[in-house]
Amino acid sequence: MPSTVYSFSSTTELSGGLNAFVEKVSREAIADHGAVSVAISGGSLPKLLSKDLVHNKNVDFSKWHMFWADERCVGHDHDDSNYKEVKKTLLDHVPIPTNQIHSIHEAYAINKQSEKAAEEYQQQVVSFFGGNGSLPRFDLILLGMGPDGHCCSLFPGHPLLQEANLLVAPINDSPKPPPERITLTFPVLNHAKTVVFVTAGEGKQDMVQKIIEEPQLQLPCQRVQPNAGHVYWFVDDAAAGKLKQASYGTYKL
Ligand SMILES: O=C(O)[C@H](O)[C@@H](O)[C@H](O)[C@H](O)COP(=O)(O)O
Repeated sequence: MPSTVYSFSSTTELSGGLNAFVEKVSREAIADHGAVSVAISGGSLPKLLSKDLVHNKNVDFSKWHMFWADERCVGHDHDDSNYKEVKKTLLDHVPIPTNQIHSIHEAYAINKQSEKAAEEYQQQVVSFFGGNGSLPRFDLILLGMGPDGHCCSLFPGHPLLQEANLLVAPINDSPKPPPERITLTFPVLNHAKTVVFVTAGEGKQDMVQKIIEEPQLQLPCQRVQPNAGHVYWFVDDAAAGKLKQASYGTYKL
């Protein structure tokens, strides 16, 4: 199924639309199974997500379980840490219980033991979703898009694109620094209920056009095709600048 693209006149509008969308996903998940599992990436996404979400009193954050779609192998207070960015923008402002915040094992991360960190993080995912052999099904995975079409820490041409067994994989040669990271893999991304890409700015418009209109390129973002879920793109008009009008719509509540 093709993804749904929503474009907004500014990043302020984008944050507003994303806030309304996340509120809806959260409400539906809580009504369905009493909790919301969310995985989030780094980059510009946490700030765009949190701008309005931190003020949204209709979201029951006590039911949120927060995971990271990818993480860099650095300490929690390092400026490269995706945990730090999400903490600063979101977690410090909303009441998600600390035992529902599933961050990378800090000692492994500091020591750049990406294999151990990935293994331990996979264990955290399995303990939450249940280890009965079925794939975890996140209610919501929020991702950014790199200028080369990468998402999470899954980069074009990298062998990790073929990973079929691990749920969480280590990477030690990320072309985007820092090189040591852990990342959710495609089997997990493609088992999610809802995946939302969030990207903004003119610098992203060539890649957004390729990803939405040239699916044959098989770039990492294009390989996110949940088998029983849906992909949404939340972009600003600058990032959507090269898309054909027919490729996108406007989000309405
Ligand atoms: O930790 C990371 O580096 C990321 O999770 C990565 O996948 C990021 O989301 C994209 O590179 C987009 O980043 P920007 O939104 O900053 O361009």
